[in-house]
Amino acid sequence: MGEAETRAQLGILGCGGRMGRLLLAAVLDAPGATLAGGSDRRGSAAVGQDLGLLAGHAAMGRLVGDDPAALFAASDVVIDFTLPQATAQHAALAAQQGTALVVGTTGLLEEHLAELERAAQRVAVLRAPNMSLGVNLLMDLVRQAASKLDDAYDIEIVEMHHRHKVDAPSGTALGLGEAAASGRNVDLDHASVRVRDGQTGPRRSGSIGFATLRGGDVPGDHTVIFAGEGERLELGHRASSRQVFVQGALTAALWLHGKPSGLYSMQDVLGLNT
Ligand SMILES: NC(=O)C1=CN([C@@H]2O[C@H](COP(=O)(O)OP(=O)(O)OC[C@H]3O[C@@H](n4cnc5c(N)ncnc54)[C@H](OP(=O)(O)O)[C@@H]3O)[C@@H](O)[C@H]2O)C=CC1
Ligand SMILES: O=C(O)C1=N[C@H](C(=O)O)C[C@H](O)C1
Repeated sequence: MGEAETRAQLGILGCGGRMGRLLLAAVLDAPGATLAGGSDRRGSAAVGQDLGLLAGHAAMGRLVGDDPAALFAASDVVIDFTLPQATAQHAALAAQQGTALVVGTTGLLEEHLAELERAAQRVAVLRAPNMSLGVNLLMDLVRQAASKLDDAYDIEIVEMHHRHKVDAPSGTALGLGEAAASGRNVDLDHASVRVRDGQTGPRRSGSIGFATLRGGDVPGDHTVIFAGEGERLELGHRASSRQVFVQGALTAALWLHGKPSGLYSMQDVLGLNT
């Protein structure tokens, strides 16, 4: 088999977005991958633009499309950083076309997650609210700390992101909450306190609190605080560049190429699943 045949054909959905543009550039630079194409929302300003120029490269003479089905047909793996409703539709297309799917989109509700699970019965699907090595390692550390520190240590999760972010708490914060809840052997849906305002009363013992900050150009900061009497343990991660997410997504897509159907996570890619 020639080199061109072994390189994964990668497609980018939401290729006009913050993550999408960086992913186009990363795929164009990746030795193991070929850019199958890029697609965005019908009516988006990105549609019809040159893919190379959008990536900050030389013009390629290939344009951003608005037909996700055609992108799935042309790709081995499609990478999706869009919006929850779009991601759910893309998952159905992945299953129809037999194309693997990497999902970075956050803010997914039960109905969207169910669509990903349905698709994963037919094709390989990887979903990760955060593609960076550091955050995925942090999830393990949080699970471990939560399993050792009982309810005498109150768990609070603080996140800060750029002013353009549209979902809260971040997918990563919720993932860290899941890790803490699993370490404590409790259900996050019951333990979590996502908003505090007014006469809240004292803190409910055993709860896991979330606080959301938005502003400026922050790519993503997360801190998990274990606050006890007389001491506080803080485990955190700060992304200083989106490249950690981009390179993680590219690694995930190359890893997923040729995998059997199923729902995978970044923990699988990084070998952190113990
Ligand atoms: N897992 C991870 O590591 C990371 C996850 N994220 C998540 O990725 C998502 C995207 O983030 P970001 O790139 O900053 O957001 P942007 O808003 O910059 O990009 C989203 C892109 O998706 C496009 N889009 C919207 N609807 C559709 C649709 N129906 N079909 C195709 N494309 C569509 C948008 O087009 P238009 O603007 O024209 O509407 C835009 O180009 C968010 O959920 C974010 O939380 C972000 C970084 C890292
Ligand atoms: O919207 C973003 O930018 C990010 N979103 C992800 C999340 O919601 O956790 C990951 C990262 O922190 C950047």
